Amino acid sequence: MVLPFKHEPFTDFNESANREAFRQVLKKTESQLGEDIPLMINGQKVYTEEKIVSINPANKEQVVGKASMASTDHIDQAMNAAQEAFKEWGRWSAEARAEVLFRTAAIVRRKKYEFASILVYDAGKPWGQADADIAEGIDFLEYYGREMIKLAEGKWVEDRPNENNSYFYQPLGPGVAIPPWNFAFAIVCGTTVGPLVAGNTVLLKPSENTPVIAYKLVEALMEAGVPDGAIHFVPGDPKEIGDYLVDHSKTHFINFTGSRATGTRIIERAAKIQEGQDFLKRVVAEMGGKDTIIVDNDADIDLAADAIVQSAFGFQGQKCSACSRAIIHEAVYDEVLTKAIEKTKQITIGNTAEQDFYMSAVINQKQFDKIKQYIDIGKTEGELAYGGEMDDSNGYFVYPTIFKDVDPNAQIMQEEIFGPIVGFAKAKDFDELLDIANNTEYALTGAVISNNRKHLDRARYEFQVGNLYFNRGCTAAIVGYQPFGGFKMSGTNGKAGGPDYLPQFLHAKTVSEMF
Ligand SMILES: NC(=O)c1ccc[n+]([C@@H]2O[C@H](COP(=O)([O-])OP(=O)(O)OC[C@H]3O[C@@H](n4cnc5c(N)ncnc54)[C@H](O)[C@@H]3O)[C@@H](O)[C@H]2O)c1
Ligand SMILES: N[C@@H](CCC=O)C(=O)O
Repeated sequence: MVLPFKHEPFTDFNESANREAFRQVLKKTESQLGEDIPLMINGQKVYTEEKIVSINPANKEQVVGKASMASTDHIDQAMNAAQEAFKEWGRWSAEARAEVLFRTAAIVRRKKYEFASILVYDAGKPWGQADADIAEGIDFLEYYGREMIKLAEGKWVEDRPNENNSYFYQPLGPGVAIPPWNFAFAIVCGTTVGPLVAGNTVLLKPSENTPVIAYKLVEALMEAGVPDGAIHFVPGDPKEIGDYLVDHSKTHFINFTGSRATGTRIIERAAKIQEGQDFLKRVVAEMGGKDTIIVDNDADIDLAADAIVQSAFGFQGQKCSACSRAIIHEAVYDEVLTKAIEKTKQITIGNTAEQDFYMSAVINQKQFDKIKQYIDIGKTEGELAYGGEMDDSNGYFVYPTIFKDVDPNAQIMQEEIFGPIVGFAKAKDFDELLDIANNTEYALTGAVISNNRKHLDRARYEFQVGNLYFNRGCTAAIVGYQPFGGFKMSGTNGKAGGPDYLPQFLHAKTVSEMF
């Protein structure tokens, strides 16, 4: 019997026993760094000459792993095998496929610290964030397994005398999962196992920043019983194989999460029918955010400051959900800003492989340079209220940074920075708070800190975001509780971890039989 879904608990690192245990695992992982990661094509490990070298962003000298790089020939081999394997995997019962996911969840759960420790090295995650990332991956496995079992029953349609009607779902075919690096386990897992449990076969192309942990997922899936041809692992240079994967005439779906620039490119390319293609490609594209917390005049000031600081600086602000705009009622603006600066001063920053700092480094040199440019721009668009320091001598460290009195239309208030920077702006009343919150091209997450029921009710409908939170921060959605995904330029509203996710990778079919 399948028990009801329950979200995977987080580890409490305030407990000294947990801290000590994790420290030991970090040491063990360190002694194993530098591993050669193969491609996985039709159950075969393939090692190539060309490698992606993954480093610890908090210690540039430390090589975490070397991943073989797939060529377009490898993609063809994987795609052919995926098409062949689809004939069988697509006919497995939903229960049998779900079982494989539940077994994978059990394997990952047993190795939770090991997997989380890889995220500390591979992605520069602080301990709690690494643990939550693995927990979310486990949640996707458990949740999508259960959702597929429910969907396999089909949906109720009416019969008439002498006519029996049924409505049910069938998988699409082989397709591609293209996740980002920032939830290097959770989103890799969700974008892969959603379509997989629906009966599709999947080529997983992980981010070039974090291939090591993605390979661990593939190993766990195969150990749990995913057949050889149903899952393929094809890391590589996106400039070389990205378009090729998307354009491929056998690619039935592209399950993408990442930046707006890449997502819109994929949507455009996938619309073109290739020679030999007799179907339309499905694209799920979850993209960036410019997420706002608004604070009302009657708000709990401490709660507001906490929500802003945690949402802006957790995992170095490298979440699509991160708060990068704090729009505050003028009556409480100075108080909220002062409290937020006080709280930011408490933030610790350093290499989380050494100890559990609140923040570590940002992912790479390119991102470090981009954030630097935005800090320079911010200095011309507002007043630097706190932070602004950066140091890339050993790792890519950007200190938490607050700009105040910024025009809501300024560049740093409109463009996704993806780093630990938040801009504060003032509004005269709730109408203006909402207007400013909605004045970006994105619509991903947002939060309202208010004790005014009428204002909360207005925001429920008028604040244009896919994930809206009241009296808390705007990050940390939980699978099954807060289905995640936005609209406008934030994406196709795929709602990961929710009941509408799996049907995006299924055809709905009606069969009508006369007696
Ligand atoms: N909405 C969400 O649920 C969500 C969640 C996490 C991250 N994000 C967004 O992701 C972005 C950060 O991630 P990133 O830097 O990895 O994004 P990115 O767009 O640079 O890369 C995402 C993935 O696309 C691949 N890619 C790059 N070019 C490609 C091409 N031409 N064809 C096919 N694939 C290609 C990359 O290799 C990577 O695997 C941010 O914008 C963030 O907001 C969104
Ligand atoms: N689902 C995550 C964000 C994923 C994007 O980076 C959250 O809710 O914070």
